[in-house]
Amino acid sequence: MTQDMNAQKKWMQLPRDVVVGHGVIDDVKNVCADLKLADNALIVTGKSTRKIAGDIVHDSLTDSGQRVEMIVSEAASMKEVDRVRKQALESGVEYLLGVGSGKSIDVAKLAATEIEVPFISVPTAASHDGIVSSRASIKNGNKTASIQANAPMAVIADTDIIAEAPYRLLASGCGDIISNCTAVLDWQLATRLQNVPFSEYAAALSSMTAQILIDSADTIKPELESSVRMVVKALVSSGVAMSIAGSSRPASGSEHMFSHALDKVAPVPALHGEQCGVGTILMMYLHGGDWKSIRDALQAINAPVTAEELGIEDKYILEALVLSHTIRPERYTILGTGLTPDAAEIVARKTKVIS
Ligand SMILES: NC(=O)C1=CN([C@@H]2O[C@H](COP(=O)(O)OP(=O)(O)OC[C@H]3O[C@@H](n4cnc5c(N)ncnc54)[C@H](O)[C@@H]3O)[C@@H](O)[C@H]2O)C=CC1
Ligand SMILES: O=C(CO)COP(=O)(O)O
Ligand SMILES: [Zn+2]
Repeated sequence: MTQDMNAQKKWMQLPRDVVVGHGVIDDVKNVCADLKLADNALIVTGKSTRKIAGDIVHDSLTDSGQRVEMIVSEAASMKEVDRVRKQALESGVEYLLGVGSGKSIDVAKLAATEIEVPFISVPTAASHDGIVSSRASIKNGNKTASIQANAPMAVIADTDIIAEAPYRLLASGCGDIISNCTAVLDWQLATRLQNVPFSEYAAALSSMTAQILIDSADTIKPELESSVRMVVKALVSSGVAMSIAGSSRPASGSEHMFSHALDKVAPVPALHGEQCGVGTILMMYLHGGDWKSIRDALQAINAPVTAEELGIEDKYILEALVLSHTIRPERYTILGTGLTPDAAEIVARKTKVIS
């Protein structure tokens, strides 16, 4: 094989079963049967999501004759991944399920990858695109890393359960999808300036997904399963774009760096997708793009567009803006070598994020 042929090699991991719809949580045993996962499951869930879905999955698999353990995990940290991995190894677990929000799913996904067992994603909220991606965002000390992981073998998204979740979580998922707009612009910029690997297919899928959601923003409403279905499908597309790219580049750029910076500096950060949505307004302004249409779409969805709506004081927004470029220095974005404090204040005021 020539060196050139090796350079062309690409290994994309995508889920095999994606089941979306009303009451599909009851299909968990059918999905396991389809994947030949017959016994020894470990469910990773959260404190409140255990009652919402963890117990249902547990009982359903137990009724079908499987041995099932459950572990409650709230933080997406390396310590939690190690704890889950230890329990899984001690119990000879054959597969893991992440049942809950983003943090439970990421912890289960990475632990399953490390011990080389299959993983099933059962989101209880459509709050982020990690429900399907081959990445895990995990905190290690003071740093959050986006780590390559195995894609879920299956995703089971029950629109009934997700529609009952607080609307804020769905609006947050919309922010995570809309953020693809600036993520792709950053990726294109980095490709032009630094020749970073670029995938036309991943970028096109990611941008199109965000645009469809922006065009349908006024149809996203609370407690509507049709809204949930639309957002879940968009999250799946966005996750697939990351899998095609083999990195989070199509769905994470400068706006995500701003969100990660806010997680560091804000005493009480907002939700991931909410922060990414506001970050998209700011970064679109820096790109010289149509930041007002991003703001309009987020407002139509009733997602936060200001510091006040995020529940974060102006000074932390400015601090995060100045810090953003240091979050992932290897990922070139519109932030370049960083904003000066006065430039940060200008962008935040002009976009009405602070007043
Ligand atoms: N792996 C990846 O590719 C990606 C990972 N992420 C990561 O995901 C995390 C963000 O996930 P989120 O879900 O936004 O936040 P989260 O995991 O902090 O959950 C937010 C809250 O939602 C609650 N919740 C979930 N479902 C509920 C329901 N049905 N009813 C009532 N409450 C419910 C949880 O109990 C929790 O308190 C971050 O750590 C982020 O970095 C985000 C995007 C992509
Ligand atoms: O949040 C993500 C995509 O929406 C994943 O991105 P990160 O690479 O920033 O963790
Ligand atoms: Zn995200």
